[in-house]
Amino acid sequence: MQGVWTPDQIRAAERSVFARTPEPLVMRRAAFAVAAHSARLLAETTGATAGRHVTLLVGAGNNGGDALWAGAELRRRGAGVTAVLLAPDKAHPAGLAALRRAGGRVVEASGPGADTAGIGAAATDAVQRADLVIDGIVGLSARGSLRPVAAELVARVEAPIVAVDLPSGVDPITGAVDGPAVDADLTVTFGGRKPCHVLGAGAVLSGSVVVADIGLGDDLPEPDLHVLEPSDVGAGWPVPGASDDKYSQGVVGVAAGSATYPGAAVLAAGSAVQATSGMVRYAGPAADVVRSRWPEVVATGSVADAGRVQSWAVGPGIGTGASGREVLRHVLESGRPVCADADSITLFAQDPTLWDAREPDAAVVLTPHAGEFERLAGEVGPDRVAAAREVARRDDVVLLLKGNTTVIAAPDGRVLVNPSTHAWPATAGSGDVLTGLIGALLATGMDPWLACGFAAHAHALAAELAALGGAGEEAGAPIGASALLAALPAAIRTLRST
Ligand SMILES: NC(=O)C1=CN([C@@H]2O[C@H](COP(=O)(O)OP(=O)(O)OC[C@H]3O[C@@H](n4cnc5c(N)ncnc54)[C@H](OP(=O)(O)O)[C@@H]3O)[C@@H](O)[C@H]2O)[C@@H](O)CC1
Ligand SMILES: [K+]
Repeated sequence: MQGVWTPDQIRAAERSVFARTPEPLVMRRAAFAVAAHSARLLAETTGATAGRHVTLLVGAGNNGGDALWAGAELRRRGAGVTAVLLAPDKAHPAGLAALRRAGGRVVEASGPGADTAGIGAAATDAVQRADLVIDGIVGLSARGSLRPVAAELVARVEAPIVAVDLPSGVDPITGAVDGPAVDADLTVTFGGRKPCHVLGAGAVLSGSVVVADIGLGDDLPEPDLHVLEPSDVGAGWPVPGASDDKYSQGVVGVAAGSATYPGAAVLAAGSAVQATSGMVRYAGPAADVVRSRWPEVVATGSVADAGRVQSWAVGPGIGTGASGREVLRHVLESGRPVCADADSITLFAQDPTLWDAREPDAAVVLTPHAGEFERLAGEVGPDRVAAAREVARRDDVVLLLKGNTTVIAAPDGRVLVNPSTHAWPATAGSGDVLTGLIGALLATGMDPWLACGFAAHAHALAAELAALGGAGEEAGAPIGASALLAALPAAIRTLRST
């Protein structure tokens, strides 16, 4: 599992490091890493570092300082380096001196010959003939999107961009973007990932993220967020052991769908069947359809007749009327862990007294999309982590907030983030598949917070595999939830072999 630290946590760790290591040395470690990764990228894209041209976009603080020191190092490796200063009076003095000593060129963004956008001729030239651009406009102290001159310069870049610490214009804490921002090929960050590398638009605009060690290690506290690695999911995915039988691996009950709309039942039950090797019971008006599609499911007409289960997956397609409410009440009273999705969430929002049916020690997982979240607790807002955390605490639930980045908050404040590099799961019925997956994992006794993380991973990978149609393909085709469902075994296999 990877950690993610807030800017405040990183700054506090840096202060401890400065007590024993001089700040310039720490900065130079950071800059050296930026230079080394830039040189590697230059070699990959142009075949060399020496003789290539690197342009630094340099803002008012230490982020610009890192870029300037990195430029000095790239000069030593034979590259031509030009620094474009966006705030000439505030450019990091020691970094600037180092670049000049190394033979780098320095120009002002709004220098002589400025065009109608306020960009000087030398700055335009430096940006246009660059083989690589290093973004040192702003880092951890960023507020808001790129300012106009920076935005205009960035818009003129055609070369690959290496972002120092984070892509400028992205909010460091939320990853949100409300205007122009750098779209980096590579981000070199220091000490640990920051939220903007895994959340929202920032997760995409960061490109590949590498974490450089600048000696913060022992001074970092518990991470604010966690990201599961595919290997964590693969290693922990429940598979039958030598002494297991169908009951010992957990029985999940699925309460979903209706006679008129049996699709949600088929998808949620099918996903539970494929997630684990235990047993799946279905309870509801779509029993015949489920049975004919998934003969291994033990299907009954109502939750009261379902038999013993170790968890429930409830909600998709049960409706928001009296019968849906009774189904939800019944599974909450069972004292088993419950994954409540779709109509269940609307039911909780309409009638908070449903919470009274819950056994205090049984975990409840809620899996809203933004619209369902709004019914529960108002608009999500730009800080999706804070929003999910608040409701998880308030309602004592594990809250999985769907979206391009899935955020999973536990009642004790732990947060898992599942950044997505593609949007293939955005298809009707996809949520029903996720509900079945989470329910099946809950039945194995897995920690509900982790169960959500595992399910979100397998779900995203299954969608990707289905869309790509096989390993090695690059261009995908749109898929439906049935294709996603069919790709689940391949996704689990892939995760288990990482
Ligand atoms: N701490 C350490 O030891 C280490 C830190 N390191 C490095 O330092 C970086 C943090 O540096 P930092 O704190 O000096 O601020 P930084 O992010 O460069 O911003 C500078 C100024 O920019 C401005 N500004 C704000 N928003 C803006 C926007 N949207 N667009 C344009 N400008 C904007 C705002 O000034 P303003 O113009 O508002 O007065 C702000 O004060 C960190 O990311 C890492 O790279 C590493 O070397 C490792 C050791
Ligand atoms: K930056």
